[in-house]
Amino acid sequence: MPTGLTQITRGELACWQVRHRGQTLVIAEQGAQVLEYRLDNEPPVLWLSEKAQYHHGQGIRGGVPVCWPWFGGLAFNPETVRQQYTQPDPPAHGLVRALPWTLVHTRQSPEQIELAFQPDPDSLPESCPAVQLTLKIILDNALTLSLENHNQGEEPMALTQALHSYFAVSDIRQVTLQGLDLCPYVDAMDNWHSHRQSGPLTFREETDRLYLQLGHTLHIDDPEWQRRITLSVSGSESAVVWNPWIDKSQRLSQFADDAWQRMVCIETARVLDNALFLAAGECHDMSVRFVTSPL
Ligand SMILES: O=P(O)(O)OC[C@H]1O[C@@H](O)[C@H](O)[C@@H](O)[C@@H]1O
Repeated sequence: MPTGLTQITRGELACWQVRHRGQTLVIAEQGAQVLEYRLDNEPPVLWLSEKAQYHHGQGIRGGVPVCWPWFGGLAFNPETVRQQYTQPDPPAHGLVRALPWTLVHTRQSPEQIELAFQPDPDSLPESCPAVQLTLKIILDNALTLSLENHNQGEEPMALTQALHSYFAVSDIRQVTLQGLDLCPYVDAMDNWHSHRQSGPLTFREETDRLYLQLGHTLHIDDPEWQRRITLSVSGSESAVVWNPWIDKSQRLSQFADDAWQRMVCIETARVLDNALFLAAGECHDMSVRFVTSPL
């Protein structure tokens, strides 16, 4: 086992803790959900709810849940994705975020630690596509998450997905999100109508948007913490931006009434027109790297 890697538990859940170059990472095996990522002497990069619950078979509020093979409500997905699933009451955000996953390999060099997780084949519902899903987690002097799809079936597959990343911020009302200018988005708060972003995004109300045609870089600028978090993305041109604001916070599970002030979700994704189509045998990687710098 690599040095710096230890097994811990959170509530009912087996987790891995990684220490490397002044950084701490905690990953729940369930869902391969990154729960914590922090650099020594800095506020956490990822937000994890103080009300998070660690139960078998239940998603955890915070960190980076994996949404797959559909994002959000199945009914809001492209027809090519919807038609592949016929189950009644399909869960939001797909099938794997609360399933058991296994650490299938680790690699270590002086520069980095790499962990790879895959969902346990026995726990996958029959409706899951014949796609091998792997989450690679690489910690060097920053954190990179890479979601790999390999279509092992004989049919082409369509899916949507997201690395549903919850970031910690000092105060959402002060935060600016850069990198969206002129990008089209679909606004779930405006009956799923299409709009186009003008300039940076600030937060003044409940926000739930699916951005398309994005470039490779987004910045979360946090003046109070004097911190910029840069997201460097490949294999994705869409992202979901979400903050529940005041009223929805009161309805969310594992979420304090005032927690909306301290978090924002910027979810590297393949959604809507940016859904992923995989021919038989085809592989695809979507990855995002989180780097912090002084603002
Ligand atoms: O409560 P859940 O299933 O974890 O979802 C949280 C949120 O996830 C976001 O990605 C969606 O855009 C929101 O609409 C949703 O409320």
